[in-house]
Amino acid sequence: MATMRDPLVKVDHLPASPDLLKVTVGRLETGKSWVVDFRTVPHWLNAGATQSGKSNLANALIVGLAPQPVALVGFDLKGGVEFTPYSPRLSALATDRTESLKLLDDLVGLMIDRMGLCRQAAARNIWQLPPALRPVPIVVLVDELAELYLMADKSEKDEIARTSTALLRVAQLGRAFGIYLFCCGQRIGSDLGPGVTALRAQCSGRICHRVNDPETATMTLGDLDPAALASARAIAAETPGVAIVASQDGQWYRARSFYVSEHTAEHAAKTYAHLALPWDEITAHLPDYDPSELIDA
Ligand SMILES: Nc1ncnc2c1ncn2[C@@H]1O[C@H](COP(=O)(O)OP(=O)(O)OP(=O)(O)O)[C@@H](O)[C@H]1O
Repeated sequence: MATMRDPLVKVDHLPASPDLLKVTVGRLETGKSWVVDFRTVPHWLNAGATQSGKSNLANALIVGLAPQPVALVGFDLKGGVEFTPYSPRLSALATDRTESLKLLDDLVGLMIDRMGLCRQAAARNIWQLPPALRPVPIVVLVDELAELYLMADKSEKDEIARTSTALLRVAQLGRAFGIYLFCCGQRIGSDLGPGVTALRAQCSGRICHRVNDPETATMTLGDLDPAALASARAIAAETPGVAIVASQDGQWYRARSFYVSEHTAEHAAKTYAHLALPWDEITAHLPDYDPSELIDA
């Protein structure tokens, strides 16, 4: 084992900080920390009934990620009421379907661009690129996932199909190219369409707070250990923030998030507003493209 710095090891190939994209959001029942680590588990589903603690967890992530050199973007189709207070630290926020589609097209465009960058540098992912070339990691927070899939009338059918395809594409390729999803929702049922089921398959991080409908618990945890499902359904209404957490190690845990108020998250968003890269800057070098070509690619 080398004990001295090898002069041939270039400093600009050193790995990123081991704490990058990691947030301790609470405590597991075992007493250990509950850590959301996007570099290990890139995409997450965070399900729960109203008042179960979903937003509190999103607040904890905002507070943990705000000081880090990462871009945060939000999808909040409930008119932006949840995420607008955090907009000082967000690089982009979509609050309606048209904005969502535009933002998703940009994310797919960035991914294709990063793919080309990695190919040229013979790197398998952005973490193998020299830091000077490495694009900023992007964490995508989705507030109410169902809103992206719900159709008010038939005229929205095409838009929803494009949204669903683009989101799935980001989930399929995002890990390698530094784009990570954290999708919250009250209802994550198959009634929302096959796009949701396919997205679920890409999200190895699962968090199930108290839920009202058994199907959401089944969608969130059901392809894991059935005992996890039973445990999720036993979560009491008096303990918001309690959740069943599962990730790729195949284990599941009962956990509780730390209480993080909206005020605290808003304060963090303002304090670290200077770290919010403008979206125009992140996407400035993207060529004009037809997003549907990228999505079908
Ligand atoms: N870990 C926690 N410890 C203590 N209180 C918590 C915790 N998580 C959430 N709460 C409290 O429980 C209530 C509901 O939490 P939260 O707003 O996060 O739920 P939600 O699932 O996002 O609800 P909605 O879908 O209605 O927005 C809030 O008053 C919140 O402060």
